Amino acid sequence: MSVSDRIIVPLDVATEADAIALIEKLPQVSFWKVGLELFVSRGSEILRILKNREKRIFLDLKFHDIPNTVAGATRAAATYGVDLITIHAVAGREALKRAVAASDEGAKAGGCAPPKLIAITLLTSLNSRDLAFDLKVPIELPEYALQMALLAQETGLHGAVCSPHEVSQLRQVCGDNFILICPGVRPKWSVIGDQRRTMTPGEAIKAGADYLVIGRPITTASNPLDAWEKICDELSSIN
Ligand SMILES: O=C(O)c1cc(=O)[nH]c(=O)n1[C@@H]1O[C@H](COP(=O)(O)O)[C@@H](O)[C@H]1O
Repeated sequence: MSVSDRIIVPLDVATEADAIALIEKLPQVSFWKVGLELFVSRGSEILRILKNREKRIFLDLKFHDIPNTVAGATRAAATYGVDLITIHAVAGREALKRAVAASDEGAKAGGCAPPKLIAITLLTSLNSRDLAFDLKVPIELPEYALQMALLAQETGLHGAVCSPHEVSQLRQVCGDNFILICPGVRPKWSVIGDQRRTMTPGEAIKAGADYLVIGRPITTASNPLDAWEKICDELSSIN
């Protein structure tokens, strides 16, 4: 896989027109993420647009509900023929297991390949303080992220989203076949914003990430294509 195929760019915009404008500004991007903002505002049409352009799709709706509802949502999402779907690990063992079965059913109904199911371990916008004081989770953050990834692996999911800070430990414990995706990635020249557990693209790949999700450093740059190429150059130089 080339370095550029390892960067997933989120379409964090509210309209199809804005999404298409971004896709056209960045023709080299092969993997796009459709998240809550665009899917809630515009529905599944954007998936068709991306498929027509032969792009890979990360449908990031972060399901977190009771098992029956997670299964239903996963079954429906799997009919679209997307590549990746996210579910919060904290939805629990039963919801994760039911999602795995439902994904195959949905893909069959849609006549497409099943997506890879990816667990959210702990959002990269949270730090140890948030985990301990607000969420009242009494274990260390890296251990918590690892336990969530292991729960996902045990229940048959294909990978996890984690911050670059946890990725090397998750890679070591979960093995090479478990897909690890890191948001919270910030080149040295970019603004950190609401992310908390960040690293540069090169550091995150060296630590063991398969894919990086990089949004605003590219999408809000005055020249998104330049920003994208700068990141690809940085990644090529570490290979
Ligand atoms: O699932 C995700 O993609 C995700 C998980 C997470 O823990 N943190 C996180 O930032 N994300 C997503 O990754 C993207 C990061 O965007 P930027 O912060 O603009 O680079 C956003 O679309 C988030 O929804």
